[in-house]
Amino acid sequence: MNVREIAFQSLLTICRDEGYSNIVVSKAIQTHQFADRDRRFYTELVYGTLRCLNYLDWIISQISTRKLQKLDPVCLAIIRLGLYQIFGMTKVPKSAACNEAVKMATKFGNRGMAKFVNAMLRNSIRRRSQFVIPDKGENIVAHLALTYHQQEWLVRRWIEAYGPDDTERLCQYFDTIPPLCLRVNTAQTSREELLADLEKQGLPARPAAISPDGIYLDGNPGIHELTCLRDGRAIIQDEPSQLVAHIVDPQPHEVIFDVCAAPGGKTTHLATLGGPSCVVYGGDIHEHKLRLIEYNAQKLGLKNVRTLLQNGCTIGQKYAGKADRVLVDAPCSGLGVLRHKIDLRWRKNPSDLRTLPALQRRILDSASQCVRPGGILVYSTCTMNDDENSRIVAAFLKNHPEFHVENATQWLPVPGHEGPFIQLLPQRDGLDGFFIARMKKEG
Ligand SMILES: C[S@@+](CC[C@H](N)C(=O)[O-])C[C@H]1O[C@@H](n2cnc3c(N)ncnc32)[C@H](O)[C@@H]1O
Repeated sequence: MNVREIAFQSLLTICRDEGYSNIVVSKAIQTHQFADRDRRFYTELVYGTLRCLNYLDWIISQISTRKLQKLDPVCLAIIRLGLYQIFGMTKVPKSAACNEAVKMATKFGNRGMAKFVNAMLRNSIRRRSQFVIPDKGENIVAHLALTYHQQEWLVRRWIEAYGPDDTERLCQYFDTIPPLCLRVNTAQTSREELLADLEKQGLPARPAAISPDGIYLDGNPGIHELTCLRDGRAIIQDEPSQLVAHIVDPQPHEVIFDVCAAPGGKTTHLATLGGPSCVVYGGDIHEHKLRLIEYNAQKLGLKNVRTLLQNGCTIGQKYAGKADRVLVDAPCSGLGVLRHKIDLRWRKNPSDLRTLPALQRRILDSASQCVRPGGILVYSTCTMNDDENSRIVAAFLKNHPEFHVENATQWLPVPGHEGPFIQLLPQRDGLDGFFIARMKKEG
């Protein structure tokens, strides 16, 4: 199979079979052992097409007499991939994009499909001047959604919350490719040493501004080439996620519960910061995900991580008062991290936002029972949705006068934030949307 065909197969798996893009892409890269140039072309084809999906579908809706939902998923994936090369990439000749798409339709579909794909793509090139996105005055929601590739219901929500200008900044942020961020495994090396090593390898890198353990790698290096990930000197973790363990602030000899822990990004960070005498229990409701926590702990050489198959909604009954510190990194709408996992942005729907707060409240309530008197409870999410953040904490505090809020920024200063909560907003802070609250139980 050539690179385009592999990209097509990946898109089909993601769009038709609901595969996770990061897993599908990573598997394909490992299986096919691409040369550097091919790897870049492959990832650009898959991620680029996924990122622009609504714009590509909007073009399809203008030139096709058939409804998008009625198109064969194979045919749809080939057309989307072809359109992305025509409208989203400057270096691919349009004729090559059409010819290769037609070949794929013949190979993976049939002659009728090949004829349809050919007509669609050549039509799109001929009629390209007609594809004019509505301007802001005409329809700001459609304008922002099509320009920056977001679902309209989300754009509408953001306009209500932040106004049109901040919404445009937010959409712009989510439409950029995130730089790769590493967390240094400080049990094995220091940030300075790792930066020097990366420089020696000719990989441009810079320290993160807020996280003391973060390193940004510019220039999109292949993660399979990074020796520091293979030998456990670092792990991939975005900067806002790295702030959480510092705010939990685990200490030697303590018992820490991380209630919603998989795949263990924060569990392993807590175990590193607490040192070998501190024990961190990483709990999750899904057994298969516990293996990911174990894998990451082993990769980083951590011997103080234990896993716990446990529903966070009932954990308090079993482990009341057992932990010095408890982290609830709750399942959330993930609206703050839409720049990553681009496929997820098309899968979000308003009902997620309605059902999640009840679950978050139940988990926080039960997990809080695990905190010993005088212990610490930290609640975090990767969203900017107040219903999942400050309102959850406010409701919790109302029902639990034995807890009071502490100013999270005392444990890690975040420029422009006075606390007590940390609420990162992409349009203001230039980082993914994230929420962290720290609370203390009466002694
Ligand atoms: C935001 S993710 C956690 C990310 C993790 N803390 C990290 O840093 O790698 C939320 C996790 O909560 C788990 N989860 C969902 N519902 C749960 C429940 N009722 N009890 C425990 N874990 C749950 C999910 O399986 C998922 O792994």
